[in-house]
Amino acid sequence: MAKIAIMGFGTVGSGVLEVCRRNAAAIARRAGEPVEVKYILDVRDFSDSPDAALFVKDLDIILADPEVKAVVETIGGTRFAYPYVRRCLESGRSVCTSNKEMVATYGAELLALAREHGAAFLFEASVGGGTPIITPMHQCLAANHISRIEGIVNGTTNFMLTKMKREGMSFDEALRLAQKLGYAETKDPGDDVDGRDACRKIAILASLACGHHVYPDNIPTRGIRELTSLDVKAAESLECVIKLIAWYREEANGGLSAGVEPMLVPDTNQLAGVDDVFNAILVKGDMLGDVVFYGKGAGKLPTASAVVADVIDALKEGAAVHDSLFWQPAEKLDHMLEDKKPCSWCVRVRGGAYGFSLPMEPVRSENGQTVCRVHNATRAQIDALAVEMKARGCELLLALKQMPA
Ligand SMILES: NC(=O)C1=CN([C@@H]2O[C@H](COP(=O)(O)OP(=O)(O)OC[C@H]3O[C@@H](n4cnc5c(N)ncnc54)[C@H](OP(=O)(O)O)[C@@H]3O)[C@@H](O)[C@H]2O)C=CC1
Ligand SMILES: N[C@@H](CC=O)C(=O)O
Repeated sequence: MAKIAIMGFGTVGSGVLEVCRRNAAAIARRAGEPVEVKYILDVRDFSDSPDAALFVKDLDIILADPEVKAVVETIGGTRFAYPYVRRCLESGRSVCTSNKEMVATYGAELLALAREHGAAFLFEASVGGGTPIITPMHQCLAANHISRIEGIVNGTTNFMLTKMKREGMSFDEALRLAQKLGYAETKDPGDDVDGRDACRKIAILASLACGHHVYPDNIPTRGIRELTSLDVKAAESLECVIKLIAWYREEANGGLSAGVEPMLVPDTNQLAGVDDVFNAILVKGDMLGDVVFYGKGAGKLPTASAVVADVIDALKEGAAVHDSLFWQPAEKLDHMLEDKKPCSWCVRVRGGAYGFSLPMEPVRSENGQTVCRVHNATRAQIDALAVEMKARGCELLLALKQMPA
């Protein structure tokens, strides 16, 4: 019998207990022994719970018990999670986490610490929720050089954009529903809507692809807050939908670029049909070509299923999993990973669209604002256009790239 502990008994942590119990037989078969949750650490009061006997308030109780072989971290954030995880790994316990903020910030360090102490540090649920992406990348795609990753990695914003488009829900209504369903970040749903959550996830995938730590602070990030119904309608007229896209690319000169931004996705692009809480991540390997991972990106049981799969791997493989799952520490860059490639854009402007250095084709107007197409321009040219417009009393309010069909 393998005993484990859960730190943080919220949406995902409670899902881990439920998955362990509901699928106990299958988990025991795959782990080679039954897996039992012996302790749950949480700051809240669970004295009325039928599982009250499992709850503890002190990590030392867990660390003092030699029966505990692996610890699940589902507290979130870094303030408590990071020192607790360090202590678990230093004690030789494997850790399985869904906490992308911690992995994106301290991943290289925690991977090295796990190896040093003969433990596993696993984080499948930190990207894609229940959708497998980390394990396929370091195992199934191990023989490939990965030069491009792009997709929808935030369930909350994808759910909100779907509800706003299909059901005409307001931004606030859609966010409230995402929170009620346990999709949104509890500590700060701004992490979802302002793109920080997607930024942490693409930083993790980029680190895995390029082999050294890529910091979220170096990735230009925009969320969905600035979008208006005019943008959505203009996208529709262009046979596109707007999606929050996280992307990473290795350039021809070996440099890296990455970003998180709302983009126009043509209806013919497979990402256009990814709705609700679903995520889809396209990975380009030099041998395989393109492969897409698709599934539920958030929610209690989907996310917990990925955490429990990691628990099984940690119990079976231990530190050996880090023969393929690792990346090197790196210094934070002193500049952002900019996108220098030209592409098509949709810009929303106020006060006129003619006579500027970049030709603009009007698509749709409302309340004195016009959405226009701009062909084949770089981000630097769009930034220069914004300055030029301002100097002439006009305003460039929003610029969205268009993905290829
Ligand atoms: N929800 C989802 O669909 C997904 C979440 N994740 C990630 O998983 C992690 C957990 O998310 P989620 O379950 O939604 O978050 P919750 O807020 O629902 O759960 C966290 C739990 O940890 C408790 N907690 C806070 N501080 C401590 C502490 N110092 N010691 C012990 N317990 C503590 C919280 O109590 P209190 O409420 O009082 O603070 C709460 O009960 C996050 O990193 C999140 O980003 C990843 C994929 C999907
Ligand atoms: N808030 C996140 C939860 C999963 O990572 C999301 O919506 O994707």
